[in-house]
Amino acid sequence: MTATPASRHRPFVVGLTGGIGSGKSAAADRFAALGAAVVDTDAIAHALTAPDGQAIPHIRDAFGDDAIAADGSLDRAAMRALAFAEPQARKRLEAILHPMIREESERRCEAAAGTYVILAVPLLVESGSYRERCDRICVVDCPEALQIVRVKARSGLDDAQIRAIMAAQASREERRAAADDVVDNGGTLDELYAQIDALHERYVRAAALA
Ligand SMILES: CC(C)(COP(=O)(O)OP(=O)(O)OC[C@H]1O[C@@H](n2cnc3c(N)ncnc32)[C@H](O)[C@@H]1O)[C@@H](O)C(=O)NCCC(=O)NCCS
Ligand SMILES: Nc1ncnc2c1ncn2[C@@H]1O[C@H](COP(=O)(O)OP(=O)(O)OP(=O)(O)O)[C@@H](O)[C@H]1O
Repeated sequence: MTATPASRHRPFVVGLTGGIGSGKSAAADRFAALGAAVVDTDAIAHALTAPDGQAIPHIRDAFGDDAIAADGSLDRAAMRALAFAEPQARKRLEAILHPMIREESERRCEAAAGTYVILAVPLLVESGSYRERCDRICVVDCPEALQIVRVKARSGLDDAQIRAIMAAQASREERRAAADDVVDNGGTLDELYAQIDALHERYVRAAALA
């Protein structure tokens, strides 16, 4: 019998989180290569703020034309500087984006094919509504000094900018306390992948039993 939307079994959802530069995307890419469906809230946030993105008119209303780049997308560098210097501005931006991100991520999780879903959310531990949706929480963890080195190498942001972003996120201890599974990404990518491969086997088994 073909499953109808009403009878469709709710997917097994693994929430994947970690601080900036901890290695969430590297971990998510590995889970995807192994066959997991990945729903990435950073990617959804980027789509919402692309030219003609659903959030753009609301951001223009709240922050003015200076927040919008010439191509009609969110001016990410300008908004990064504002949002991580002024908590009130970040709250205003989040008030626009987070309900849209939550709705779209829920839709994508429900529609996902695959044995289980990896729901990658940088602010998962900070947000009760994501935690409620997850059957397990997987935290990618590495020393803060390594987060800074990796983000610098990737983006060219300086120490102060990276620390300002980290200050807006849960601490390493808070994240680890919320975790069912902790991935140690203090080593090489191969060491990361070996841990993801082992977790994938466990998640496939857990999803089959759910
Ligand atoms: C401020 C913005 C424009 C900066 O853009 P930028 O291209 O530099 O970053 P990007 O979106 O790729 O995010 C990179 C990382 O920054 C961190 N980060 C992003 N938003 C937030 C936030 N609101 N609070 C804390 N950390 C954040 C996360 O670790 C994320 O993985 C952007 O991060 C944004 O729109 N943030 C608000 C939306 C949001 O909260 N996204 C998180 C997904 S739920
Ligand atoms: N074990 C590792 N060894 C070396 N480089 C790594 C390792 N893990 C991740 N990286 C690199 O560090 C950078 C940050 O990793 P990644 O983008 O996966 O982190 P993230 O948690 O998704 O970051 P953000 O929160 O900014 O989205 C990337 O350039 C990635 O290729």
